Amino acid sequence: MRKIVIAGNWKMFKTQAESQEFLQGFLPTLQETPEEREVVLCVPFTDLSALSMNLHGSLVQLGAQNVHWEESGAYTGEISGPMLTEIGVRYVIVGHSERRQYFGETDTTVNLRLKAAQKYGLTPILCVGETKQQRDAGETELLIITQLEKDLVDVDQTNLVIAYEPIWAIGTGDTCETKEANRVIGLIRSQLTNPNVPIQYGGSVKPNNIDEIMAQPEIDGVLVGGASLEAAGFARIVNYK
Ligand SMILES: O=C(CO)COP(=O)(O)O
Repeated sequence: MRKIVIAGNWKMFKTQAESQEFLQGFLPTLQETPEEREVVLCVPFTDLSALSMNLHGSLVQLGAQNVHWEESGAYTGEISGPMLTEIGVRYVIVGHSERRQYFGETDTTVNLRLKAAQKYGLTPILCVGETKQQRDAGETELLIITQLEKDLVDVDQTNLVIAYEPIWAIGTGDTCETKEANRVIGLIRSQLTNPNVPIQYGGSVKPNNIDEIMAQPEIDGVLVGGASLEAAGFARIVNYK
């Protein structure tokens, strides 16, 4: 049985005070949530500690948005696996397209970060996906197969989540057609040695399209940006029908 993982990616949003306010609205809505759904909040580093204390005992797991491959060292601006696990972080997003696009993340560094996350006891959420230009040129399949091939070298597929995030669907309101997302996720699964890796869809997931997305047989969850910032909206997503 594949696990369902519903994750919010807050990106660079919410101060600590704002994150507490979110929790007050969000946590009570989880009473009806089926226990087998894993709910994860991937938040800015400054929100992690306080959220960790407040999430204790709830169904929600804590996630970070980056991890370095070394245990410690002279890497200004980076964060290590032990620093995250010590405060109760369980998941970490690796290889998000915004990191690849704006911060020079490559398949080589993505691979290093994935292995380090696992080494220090975190479950990485690996993001893959094509640009609009690549899709229009018919390169989607090749791009995704290549990303997986490079990113997953020596990565343990028993402790991994993958998110298919077509870049053109991120923050645009332009959701990938659900059948097409299902098809690409099936392709991703066909490249894995472990067929039970949960594979999420990400890109303009909203309360009004979540039911249709989760009805697709290959899709095991979602990675939600903008719509995870608002408690009632994210609650509707987590409690999809
Ligand atoms: O990048 C995303 C999640 O990682 C998706 O963002 P949006 O849900 O805002 O499109």
